Amino acid sequence: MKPFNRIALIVLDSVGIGALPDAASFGDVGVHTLGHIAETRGLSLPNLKNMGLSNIEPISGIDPVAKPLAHYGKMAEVSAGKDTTTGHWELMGVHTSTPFKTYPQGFPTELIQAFEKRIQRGVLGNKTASGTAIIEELGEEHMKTGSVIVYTSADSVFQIAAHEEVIPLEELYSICKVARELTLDDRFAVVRVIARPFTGKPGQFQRTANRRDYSVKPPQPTVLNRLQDAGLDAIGIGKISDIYAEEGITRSIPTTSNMDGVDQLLKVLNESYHGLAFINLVDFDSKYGHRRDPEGYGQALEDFDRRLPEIMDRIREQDLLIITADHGNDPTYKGTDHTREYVPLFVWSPALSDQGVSLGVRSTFSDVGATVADNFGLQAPQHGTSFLPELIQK
Ligand SMILES: O=P(O)(O)O[C@H]1O[C@H](CO)[C@@H](O)[C@H]1O
Ligand SMILES: [Mn+2]
Ligand SMILES: [Mn+2]
Repeated sequence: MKPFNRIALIVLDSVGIGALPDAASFGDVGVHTLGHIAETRGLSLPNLKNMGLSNIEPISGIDPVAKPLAHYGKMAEVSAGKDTTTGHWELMGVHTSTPFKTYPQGFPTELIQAFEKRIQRGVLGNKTASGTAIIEELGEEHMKTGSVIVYTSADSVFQIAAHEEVIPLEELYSICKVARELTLDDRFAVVRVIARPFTGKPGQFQRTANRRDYSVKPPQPTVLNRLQDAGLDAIGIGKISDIYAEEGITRSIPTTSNMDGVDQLLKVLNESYHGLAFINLVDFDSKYGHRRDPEGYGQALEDFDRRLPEIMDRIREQDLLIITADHGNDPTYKGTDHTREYVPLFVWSPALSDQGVSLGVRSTFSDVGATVADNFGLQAPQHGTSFLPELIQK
């Protein structure tokens, strides 16, 4: 098969497709992000349906199709985690075998004191919380005192929330860099520091799109580094660049929402790049999954589905489109955290047969990275099997 010139890789953040065999050890029993949203409020996804959504796995109210447009399957995560970083790194060939450090009881006093001293402000919170709930709880006190709100979750994250009119964005980002520096220390080893700015009045606080993530670097080179080293494009759209700590990213385009993300992707597809355009659509996860809002999640899925024909229109004969996810976040499940799930896999190109075939159950997300490497003739990542040979051409 002739290599594709361009690959567009879309990660629908948290759009899982059913519990992995080891889900119970993550506290997740019977989880199914797509399936449970469909059962709760119905899902109208005509374009994903035609790609073969229910051919992967029957989703309530969506029929399997006789001739799926895409090659389809689902992928298991082998890494010891269900967070965004772990999922994305695995997609690009790096497995995380030791779970990242988490802080269910809050961060050690020693760390918080060192942080307060450096930023010359106090800390409120320092506990596990949902981001929207903690600004409701502590936002007013933050506005009065100027202390920052620090919180964490089931993930290895040090999140810092501040009102944009109390702490200007640039100062918040500097504060995050201090936290980043302090938590690189092996004793604390936090994967991501996240700026969580918000606006509005007490009782009506709103988080803004000025979130910023400061991640540790992947422990080994990913397929993105290989692309960059080979002089190819590795364009990150949305928070992709943050997730890989800029490693291997040749250009980064920020986004403000899922729909803005789609717009940015369309722009990139209109240009002539050679390599990978890699986009993360985070609203599914941050606005609806963690908020346990199946209605909003369902609408966001329908909104994406409606844009799919525009994306497919711009995928040329020499291009390959891959759609997948990074973990689950079943909005009908207890708690507010991610869920350990399979992720769907759709692979489509005008160069491929109109009748997609099953790519089966892939044993690691790294099959995506292996495919990208295979296509561009790059050194294969340590993990993953390219599905290129399984794609049937027209
Ligand atoms: O509740 P919010 O602030 O959205 O936080 C969520 O976002 C974090 C980063 O993706 C996750 O670890 C989860 O805690
Ligand atoms: Mn994610
Ligand atoms: Mn999340």
